[in-house]
Amino acid sequence: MQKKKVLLLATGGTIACTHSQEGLAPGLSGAGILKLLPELQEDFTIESRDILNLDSSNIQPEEWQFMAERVTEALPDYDGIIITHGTDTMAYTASALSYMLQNLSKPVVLTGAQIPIGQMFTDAKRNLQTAFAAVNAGLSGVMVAFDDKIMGGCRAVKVRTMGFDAFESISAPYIGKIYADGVHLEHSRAGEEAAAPFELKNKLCTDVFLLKLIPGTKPEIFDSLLALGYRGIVIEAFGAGGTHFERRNLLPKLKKLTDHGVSIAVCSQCLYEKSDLSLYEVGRKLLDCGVIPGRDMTTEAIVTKMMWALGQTEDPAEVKEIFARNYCGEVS
Ligand SMILES: NC(=O)C[C@H](N)C(=O)O
Repeated sequence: MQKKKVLLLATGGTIACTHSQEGLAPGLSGAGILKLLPELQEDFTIESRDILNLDSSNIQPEEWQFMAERVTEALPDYDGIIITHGTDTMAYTASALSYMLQNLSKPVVLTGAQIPIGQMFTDAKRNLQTAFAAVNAGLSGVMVAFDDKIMGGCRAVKVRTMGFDAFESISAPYIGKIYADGVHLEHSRAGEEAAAPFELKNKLCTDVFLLKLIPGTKPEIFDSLLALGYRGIVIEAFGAGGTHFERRNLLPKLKKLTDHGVSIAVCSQCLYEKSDLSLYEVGRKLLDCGVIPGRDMTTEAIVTKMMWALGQTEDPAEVKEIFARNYCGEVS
């Protein structure tokens, strides 16, 4: 069988880190990473490109757009693309790419490491092998490969700062897992044809704010957000999706913002399971203010969907329609 042709796009992160006087900083190129894993060359034809060299804390929407363009350029020439990336914001990048790369029929797999690839206890090699296994399995779409697991890009969340099982697939099964006898596909779209031709849609609006409610959040914060020109706000509300309206009533401010055309989406502070704004009075009153229910989307998926939706349209009604649609498994 012909070897699959894979492009590794290196963007930095711990996987590529070496010691510098300022602490760990990305130093290795894609070729340098691949040199430490020579056995991959037996099964794949691999090329690499160094497109960024950043700790992922410095990866922002402009870098997502840049990555989406580099992926789009390369797609016709490769069977799959692997992006090495820092873990800290990988879930945001994976979600953003999931919306920007519409109707992917090839795998785009993000991976990284908790320990640099050159160090003794590194998890980088295993994670890279998992990413290559995802390509080999004939999967398609944006995915995160980490700690022997393959997850949907818009479902992965970083849940640990030090553990090797740093990512979880939230409210969605793993796409696959690595066992001693190979990849077990648990919930895959392997072999499925994309519904429409591939399209790069990488326009984003960065005027999006994320607010995590605390008991006692002041209503006036929303005046400031309006004055600052935010067009989209994501609120991490309590439990199934509630906010306070006694003593410090947030509701009139929220209504004022939606009346001004600001799109507000509400998800839960709980990591697992869905929010349902229709369940409690404290949620229904939010719906009455015209907010968009975030259902079971992760914070990363909802923030990036807001940026992406506002990049596609200026009409808040159309933003609502975009949120009602499931593009890449981000919402059930
Ligand atoms: N493990 C890592 O990759 C963390 C690193 N600070 C990054 O996100 O770039």
